[in-house]
Amino acid sequence: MSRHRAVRNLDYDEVMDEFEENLEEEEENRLLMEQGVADVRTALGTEASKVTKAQIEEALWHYYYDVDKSVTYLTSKFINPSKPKAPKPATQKPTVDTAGKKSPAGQAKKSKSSTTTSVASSVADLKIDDTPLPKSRNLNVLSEFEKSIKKKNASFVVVGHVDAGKSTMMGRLLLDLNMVDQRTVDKLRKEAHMIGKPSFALAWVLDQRTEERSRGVTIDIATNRFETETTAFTILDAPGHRDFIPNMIAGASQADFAVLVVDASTGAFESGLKGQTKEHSLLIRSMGVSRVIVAVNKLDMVDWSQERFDEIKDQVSGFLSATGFQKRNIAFVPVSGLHGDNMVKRSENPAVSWYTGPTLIEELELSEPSARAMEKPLRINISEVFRTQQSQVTVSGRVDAGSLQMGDAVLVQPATEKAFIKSILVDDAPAEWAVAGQSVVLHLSHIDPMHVRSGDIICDPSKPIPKEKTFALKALAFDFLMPMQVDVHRGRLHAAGKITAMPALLDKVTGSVTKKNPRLVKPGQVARVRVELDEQVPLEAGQRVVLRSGGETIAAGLLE
Ligand SMILES: Nc1nc2c(ncn2[C@@H]2O[C@H](COP(=O)(O)OP(=O)(O)OP(=O)(O)O)[C@@H](O)[C@H]2O)c(=O)[nH]1
Repeated sequence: MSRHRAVRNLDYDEVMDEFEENLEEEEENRLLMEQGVADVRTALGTEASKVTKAQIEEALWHYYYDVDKSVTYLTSKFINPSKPKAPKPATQKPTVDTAGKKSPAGQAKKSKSSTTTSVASSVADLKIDDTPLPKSRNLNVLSEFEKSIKKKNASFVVVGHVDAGKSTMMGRLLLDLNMVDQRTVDKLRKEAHMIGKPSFALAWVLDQRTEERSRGVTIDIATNRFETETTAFTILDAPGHRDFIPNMIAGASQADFAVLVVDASTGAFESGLKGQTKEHSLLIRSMGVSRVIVAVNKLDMVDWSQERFDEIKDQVSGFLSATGFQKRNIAFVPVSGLHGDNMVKRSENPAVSWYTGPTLIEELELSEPSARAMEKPLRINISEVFRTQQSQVTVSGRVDAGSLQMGDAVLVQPATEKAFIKSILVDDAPAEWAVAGQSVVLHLSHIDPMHVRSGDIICDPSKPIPKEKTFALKALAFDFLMPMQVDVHRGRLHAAGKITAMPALLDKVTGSVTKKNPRLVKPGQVARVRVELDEQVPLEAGQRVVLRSGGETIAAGLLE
């Protein structure tokens, strides 16, 4: 019966529109690919016979149809490969565990908890990759990184209530910093006009780029990049809708700081404060973000009223301080994302003359990135596992701590299986090494795909991350907490468990114990809680974890 109801509730036109849009997009991609293959073949000339159509297509897909990049890649990979002296491949491929014990080929140890990924199941019958490894150059990665830094790198997550204007604001930033060309914007304006939503053109700038990225290499959440003279920024895009809270958590757990967008228009600010403005602020704080820039947006809709700005500033700063943000780490900028006032350029509107502080971009530049944990043991949080031509086990994820280089041996937890890093991509480009803070794609060798799942951790084999069944969390409660069943989320990892004890209520700012063994923790309170999991998962102090129940986020915090 409920199925019938669901069918009746479907908006047929909407479904058909979406279907047709998908078809159009597919057709567009097919044409782009056909044209790309022809262009690459022309550019390669007589050498074109040395690469297959599939190899060209994969390169084009990977480089978003960029012909030059694809040609460079194909040339270096298949036409003129530099031939490093490769170590002799093992005659019989062994799997190696941490203790150095080997098992014969084809008998890789099964991880107990193998709910395998789609990739793993589709390639379960494949042989373990045993192609020889490129010889590691044994680089001093940290000094290579120092040499390579030209600009400060900082990433921020954009949060706020649905429709507060987050995408429009980021589209405006990209446009005013010349990161998108006027032609693209004009095209989007025309399209937006045609469907009667002219105000959405700027938001589409961001969404279009986002789509482009997520189609290629999947990382935790969609990202966009832009640069100023001093800083290379990464925007971690977090949709405002409450269904996307898990994405928001993934974004916040990677961010150096946050931009909180609030809608200043009449009534919108008030409903936003009750909605995601509050939930997002609590979340980013409990995910360890300590600096927040509040963009008070759509002030054009209230005639740039200073009174309205001050009222919002008072309320939001009171609320943010109570959440644990220090006053000196909160900044407010009155802006209009749609019209561009105080975004990159200072507003020339006389109605805004009362504001003389920094523009949004100046505030962004003032933010210092949080220290990268480069000296710590290697930890890479796997977001996706997939198969490419380079490797049957290709993973994407973020380097949370430490550094790595081609040829390194690594350990995958919880399977406790060793693998080797065959090659690395950093921000989509081939690289010899990577460090904490970077998003990477790794081609692994000498490991069976069944041992690698999204949510797993790649770590240093000499300092592996422990596997735990219980942990203590300093948690900020969003709902009532008591001994209860919970879902534990850490990045892409989800595990079932239960709160078994709540030893203390803590002061939100200082962290000191205010009450022992509370029977109930109320929303907004911070408490130490103990959680027992149904299975062992790789966990260690300092990780950011979220507890959910019945599809709702009920608490988030740092592992102790
Ligand atoms: N007047 C005015 N309208 C704005 C401004 N910024 C955004 N808008 C409008 O607000 C609406 C929502 O903007 P979006 O950028 O899609 O909002 P969002 O926060 O990204 O929305 P979600 O991704 O759904 O959470 C659009 O119609 C925008 O044109 C502004 O500064 N002034």
